[in-house]
Amino acid sequence: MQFNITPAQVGTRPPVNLPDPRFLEVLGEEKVRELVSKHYDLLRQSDIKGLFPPTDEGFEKAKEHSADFFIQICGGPKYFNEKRGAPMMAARHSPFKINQEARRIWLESYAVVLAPLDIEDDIKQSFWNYIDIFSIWMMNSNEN
Ligand code: HEM
Repeated sequence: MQFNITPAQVGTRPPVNLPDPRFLEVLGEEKVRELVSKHYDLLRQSDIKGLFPPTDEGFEKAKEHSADFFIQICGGPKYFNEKRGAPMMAARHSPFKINQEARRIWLESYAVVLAPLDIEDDIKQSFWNYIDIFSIWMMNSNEN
């Protein structure tokens, strides 16, 4: 299992492969929500905590929306579209300054929560590959 971070320039949008739908099938929605929750809890303690909602209530909503998205993208119910509309992920991230460092912290926090998951490596790898590449789309700043 390789949690490699693909080097990339800000402003590029390499083609993305969606995660293997078995990611959701084997974990189930609740485990995906737990995973996202743990990821956000790490972000909240990280050097990019300032990007995320400061209140507990806002933070819980952020977890919910993010999990809705990942469940949907893995072939589950369209929770995100129903509650938030079309994903337009890069546009939704544009109000936040996301540089190379922010991407690295965001991904490394995912590596921490994915590592102990007891699922087949190729399924886990497909999820990682998806966030590794799609996170490039969210970068929007060359400033430090
Ligand atoms: C490159 C590193 C990334 C950073 C620093 C980042 C940061 C953020 C921030 C600050 C927000 C707004 C607060 C919140 O709702 O949590 C957000 C929202 C969100 N992000 Fe990211 N993000 C990154 C990558 C990604 C990726 C790769 C995905 C999807 C694969 C993603 C999915 C989402 C979703 C679904 C939302 C909620 C949007 C909404 O409900 O309007 N993010 N992200």
